[in-house]
Amino acid sequence: MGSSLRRFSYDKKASSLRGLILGLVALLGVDAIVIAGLALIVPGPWKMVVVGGGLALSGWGYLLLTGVLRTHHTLDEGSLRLAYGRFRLVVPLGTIAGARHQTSDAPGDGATRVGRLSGPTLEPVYRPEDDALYILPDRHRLVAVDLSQTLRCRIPKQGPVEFTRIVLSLDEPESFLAALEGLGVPVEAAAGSGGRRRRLAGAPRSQAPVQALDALAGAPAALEVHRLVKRYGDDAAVRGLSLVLRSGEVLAFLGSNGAGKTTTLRMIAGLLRPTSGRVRVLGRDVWDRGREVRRLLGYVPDVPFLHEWLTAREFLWLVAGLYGLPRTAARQQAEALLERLSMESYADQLIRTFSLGMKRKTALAAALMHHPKVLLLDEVTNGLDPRAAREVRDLVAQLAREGTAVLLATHHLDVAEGLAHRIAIIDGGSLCAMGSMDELRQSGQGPDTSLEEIFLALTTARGGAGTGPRAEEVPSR
Ligand SMILES: Nc1ncnc2c1ncn2[C@@H]1O[C@H](COP(=O)(O)OP(=O)(O)OP(=O)(O)O)[C@@H](O)[C@H]1O
Repeated sequence: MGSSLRRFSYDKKASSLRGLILGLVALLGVDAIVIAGLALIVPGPWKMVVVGGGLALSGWGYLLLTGVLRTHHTLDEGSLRLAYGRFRLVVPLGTIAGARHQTSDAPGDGATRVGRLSGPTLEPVYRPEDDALYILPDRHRLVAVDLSQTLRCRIPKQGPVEFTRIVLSLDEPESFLAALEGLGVPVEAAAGSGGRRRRLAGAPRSQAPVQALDALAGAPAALEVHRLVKRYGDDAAVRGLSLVLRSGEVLAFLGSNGAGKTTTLRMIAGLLRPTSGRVRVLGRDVWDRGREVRRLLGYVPDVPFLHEWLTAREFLWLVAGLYGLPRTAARQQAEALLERLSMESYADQLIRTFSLGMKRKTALAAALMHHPKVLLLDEVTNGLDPRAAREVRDLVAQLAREGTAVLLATHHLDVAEGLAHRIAIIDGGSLCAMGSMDELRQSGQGPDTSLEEIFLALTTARGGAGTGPRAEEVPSR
């Protein structure tokens, strides 16, 4: 067992022991009658076979019954492995959008309400009403795990099922949630708080800062870009660009017009094949495992691609359908985003009547419908009025605090400085600087230098006098 492996159990023997003994007595009683009956009617030499077979059957039944009562789940850096009796399910960590604690099954507890399930279940149960798989040896000490994509498995009685939430009962839900959080999964500690929708809709609207950079040191690498190159004929739009972005980190991506920002973002999003180099999202190669990666990525292009003859609300539903989100969850997320981005007043208007700012907000909402773990934003605040720009900045900061990695291409230096943990400056397709504001200042002209001065010095230097530091001279993580 690796050191990073954590095991979580459900071990409530007291309540199940009675059922176990009663079940065993009933089983043995039926067995005894059947074996005795068969022994009377079968000829002599077969009697031993019948008795032996009957006993073996009893033993098997007993093991089955006790097996059902065993439940243990293990968590490591890559997956959550669920075991409930003979049932097994591996949930890749990358598919977990968030988790929350629930101490009761009282009606009104929203997404994790289990009041209509008739008591503990001896095998996993799928409930279509809330699109959840329940693994409940008990109805207390519950944890709800929200998934960013639909998972499938086969369960006894119900056969193949698809779900986007798993509800577990555990001996120590607190330590399970703490372990998940330690692996970068957003965790909502409050009991019965109604899930992501309420979290998004009711979030504070002040511009709270993102998490400190130091606090992200142990976070998993959400995005790894390695020596990315894009050539068009003899010209290279991107020349060997490498960077790593951690979960919860915001990296501002700056560069002059034509520097290669959009080309880089399109390659990361899997929309443009690189000439060479690799991109990995939460450990998955963008080209080898494109389907999985698309469910983890949200991309807002510089020119939003929208269906002009749909309303904003309809467009969000359409996008949810493309990601295979369950209807109820999709509608809840659409409403939460429409509210969070103050779009309610025009949510039912045709997109073709929208201003550029309204279109950008619609594109952002669409990119967030499937709870991406990595968000690529290309000029997302362009064309937004100050209030809308503030809303978008606050939302990005909130998503980062919840563990989303954000790569933000922008020309707005104030947005970069106010929001990002680190800033990457690209010029002529090459990274010429990357680091926190302090690191960029240290490598440049002094502690009082503005980002604008740093940007102008670096980008001018590449085309002219050559006084700016090269990438390898600038501190980067
Ligand atoms: N399809 C293409 N064919 C040839 N050259 C291209 C193509 N697409 C982009 N380029 C070139 O690649 C370079 C980088 O373009 P890109 O759009 O990535 O820049 P950018 O940094 O996003 O610019 P801006 O800030 O103006 O949006 C530019 O020189 C552009 O002309």
